[in-house]
Amino acid sequence: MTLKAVPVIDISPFLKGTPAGKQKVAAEVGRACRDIGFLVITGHGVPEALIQQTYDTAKAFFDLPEEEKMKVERPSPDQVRGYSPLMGEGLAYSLDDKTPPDLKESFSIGPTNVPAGAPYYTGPEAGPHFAPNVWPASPSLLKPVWTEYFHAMENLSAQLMAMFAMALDLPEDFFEDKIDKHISMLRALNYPDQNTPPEPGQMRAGAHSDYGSLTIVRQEEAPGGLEVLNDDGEWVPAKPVPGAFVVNIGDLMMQWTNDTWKSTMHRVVNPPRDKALGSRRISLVFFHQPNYDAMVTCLDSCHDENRPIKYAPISSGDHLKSKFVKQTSVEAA
Ligand SMILES: O=C(O)CCC(=O)C(=O)O
Ligand SMILES: [Fe+2]
Repeated sequence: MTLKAVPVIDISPFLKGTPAGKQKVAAEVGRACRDIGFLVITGHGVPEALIQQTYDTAKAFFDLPEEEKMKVERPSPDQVRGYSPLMGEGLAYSLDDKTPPDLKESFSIGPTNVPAGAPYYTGPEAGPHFAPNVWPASPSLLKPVWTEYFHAMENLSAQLMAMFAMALDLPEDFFEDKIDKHISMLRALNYPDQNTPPEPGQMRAGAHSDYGSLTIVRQEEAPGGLEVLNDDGEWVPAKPVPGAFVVNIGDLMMQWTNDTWKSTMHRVVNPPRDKALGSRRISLVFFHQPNYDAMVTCLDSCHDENRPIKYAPISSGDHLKSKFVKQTSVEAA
């Protein structure tokens, strides 16, 4: 089915935990994952005050002078922590599409309560996945607020993964041991006003799919927003719904389900020129990524003689590393 809009789903019956409520929500979520790979969730239980504070601290950080922000610059291409300046990356590069770099800057954190000295987290196998966070001195509230928001997103992701499991006729806890040491990332994106027209082919964020299991986005209403590619090759706007989150499937969920579910292409378009001033937009994006050693292998229910397995098994960590290095290859553009 070709959708013209992203479905809105109230997930509160799932969170309340009655068997009928859970089944109903899981079925709706499963349909959205199959049909378009995107959904908007309401009734998610994350306090609005926490969302607002996370937004406010991100905005205060982006409003600092550039030299202040550069004090917490991303340490290396594969270590996604701290600040990436305007035009520091291009999401389309993850698909080897050479367009000019994205018109956005970002600030990112990874897991916050990493056990000290445990080899799983600090040994060579861990690579950059549990690298320490890089916190700015100002705004001082950013660290405690972002730490709390990261945990809220971690819990919501675990609930969504339980919905996914039910929707795929798996035991509800199927993904639990694959995400209990997850390597997710929380990232604020600042898309500034566009004082000068973008270059040909340049966007706020070039067309891409996300890399992990799922992504949870808190959007802001502004000209020049998120668009999603449907089955007919049309770009459908994913309009912000107040108080709601946009959730989308990432590449690993698509590989787990052998393309039964879609890791849908999306992009963030430029504002029209007559609305380019005053079009600033900040998104809060949580990229949920399973444990680095979780193997993503086609689920039994997703292949048979008519549906051969399309993807070789890959670990979550290896898949992520290959994408990050590409997305920062700006000089190659
Ligand atoms: O800003 C948004 O709405 C989405 C950004 C996005 O798709 C991404 O960073 O992967
Ligand atoms: Fe994305």
